[in-house]
Amino acid sequence: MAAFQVDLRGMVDLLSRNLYSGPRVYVRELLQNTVDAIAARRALDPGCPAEVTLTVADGGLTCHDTGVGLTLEEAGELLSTIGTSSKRDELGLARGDYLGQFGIGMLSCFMVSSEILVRSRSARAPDSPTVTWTGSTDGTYEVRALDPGDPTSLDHPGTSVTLTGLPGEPWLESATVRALVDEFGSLLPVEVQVRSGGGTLTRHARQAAPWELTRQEQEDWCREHLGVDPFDVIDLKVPAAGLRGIAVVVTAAHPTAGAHHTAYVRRMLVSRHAEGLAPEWAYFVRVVADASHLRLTASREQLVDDDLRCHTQEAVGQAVRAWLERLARTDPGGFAEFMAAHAVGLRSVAVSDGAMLELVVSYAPMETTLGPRTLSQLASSGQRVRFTRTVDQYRALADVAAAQGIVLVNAGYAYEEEVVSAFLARADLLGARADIALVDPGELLEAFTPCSPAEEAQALDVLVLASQAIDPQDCEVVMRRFEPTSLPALYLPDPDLAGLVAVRVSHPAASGVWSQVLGVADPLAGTRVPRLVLNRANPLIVRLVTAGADDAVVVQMLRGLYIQCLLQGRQTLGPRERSWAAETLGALLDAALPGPQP
Ligand SMILES: Nc1ncnc2c1ncn2[C@@H]1O[C@H](COP(=O)(O)OP(=O)(O)OP(=O)(O)O)[C@@H](O)[C@H]1O
Repeated sequence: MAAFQVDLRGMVDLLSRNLYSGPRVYVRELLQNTVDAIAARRALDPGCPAEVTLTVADGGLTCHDTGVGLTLEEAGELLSTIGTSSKRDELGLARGDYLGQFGIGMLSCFMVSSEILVRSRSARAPDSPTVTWTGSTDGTYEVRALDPGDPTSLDHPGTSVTLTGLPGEPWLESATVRALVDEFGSLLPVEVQVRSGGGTLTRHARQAAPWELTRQEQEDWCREHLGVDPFDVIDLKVPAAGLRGIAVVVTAAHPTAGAHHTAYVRRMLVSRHAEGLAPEWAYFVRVVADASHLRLTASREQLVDDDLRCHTQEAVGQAVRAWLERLARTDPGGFAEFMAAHAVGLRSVAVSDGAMLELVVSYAPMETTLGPRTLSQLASSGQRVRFTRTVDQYRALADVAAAQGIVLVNAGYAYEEEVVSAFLARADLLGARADIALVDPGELLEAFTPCSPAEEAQALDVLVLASQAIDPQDCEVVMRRFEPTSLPALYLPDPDLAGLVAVRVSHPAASGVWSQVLGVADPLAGTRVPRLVLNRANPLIVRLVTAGADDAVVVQMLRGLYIQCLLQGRQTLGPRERSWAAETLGALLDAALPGPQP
């Protein structure tokens, strides 16, 4: 039977273009093999040296470790066979104490070097000679044992991997190598040195992880490494995933910004853009954690999306949720500050995420006529609660609704109406006492005190004139008594304020078009006519109905009140309303000027 042939050049291209994010990962793969080799040697000899030295010289790089080393047979088998790893158990499963598992990592070195030279001496067989393995991108390799007296033999167990860079290969320059060692290996538990020309030696790794620092140090770490000023830092522990870490709460974050979690596995950096470590709703935290039991994809740059990762995500979500609840309970000022930064984002998530909805309705206050209140508070109060769809509608109705004993809620800001609707759909959160609905002008009108028959009779002429002054199809003028008495008139549009703007501006043009042309019902037909409610308890209206003014003055005044109400409610004025506005202003100015008209 014939065996597969592997085109190594093609494999390397595949790795560099499709698997790894770039050639830089070769340093991670080298470091990872050194750490694994030292771990394997420690199992034999717990007191063995744990040192890694990277030497940059003559355009190349040698990475030496004091790890377990390789025998001639092992070098032949493990280095020459793509996909073979010493780090899997008899069943072929990844062993928990090693970083590697796929048997392809070494190939990444071919992204920066046309040749890899490995010199190794095994700690398992101390008397065995140094072996060399040379592999080339043309797919050839050579393994041999050095003579005992060979000057390039290693004196002690360990492995040296030498990469010969092409002239000017930037990935093998000393500054780059140092930066990459810091990037991937700063937390590694072994001594890592980088030497370069002129004898410069720098020490790397063995840094304390952010979760091992004091709170003040953590904040400094976040500024230096994440470039953020943390709002708070949450400690994370998920034993099942072997996870230790922190969730950094940031104020400048957006739900759609994507994951910015930093993941380490066995203290080696996996990714600064790891996905799935926190639930989507917790978009305002950046997790920085080491999770030794989480599985990595072959690129070792992402976490495998398995049950353990899901469990980890849930546990992180619980920790963030507990933090948010604690903040709301124990630090109202801090919570208000957090909400000010994230109100829109949290609401946008709450619309489709039940867990976030619970938090938002329990802790995020809305603007109401009672002052800031959460939806949960409003629902459990048993009071009559009505919400508006726009800020303008809230402003127009707030005083009047409050005076009638109705709690008005402003749901006019981004995602507020959607959150209220989602809340109303959750019977479990709502409770039995809740009386929350969209504000209904008809209901408000019913709450007003009707005028006495005598007052009705007195106002009859004015109301008849009103139906001539303002087209009853656009607005019906009625009279009631209501608080506050300082308000002469109130415009009560359909709850869908925007819909009514469309009606008034476009109704003449649109009338009948839908049914005639499209054969469908007029979508505007179902909208209720808005009402202008004159307040009989207001002194100006009392004068209007009792003073017996000229019809022209009454018409002018009614149109003036109508325009004023429309403007207060930020309604768009149609051409007719605009000309009334100009007439009213002109009449006022005219009346104010002394002397007869020319
Ligand atoms: N520095 C080293 N010391 C000892 N053995 C090594 C060293 N580097 C590589 N090896 C051996 O070569 C094998 C292949 O290494 P390679 O980096 O290609 O894959 P891996 O580390 O096993 O898995 P992965 O692809 O997940 O990194 C390793 O399993 C190990 O047995």
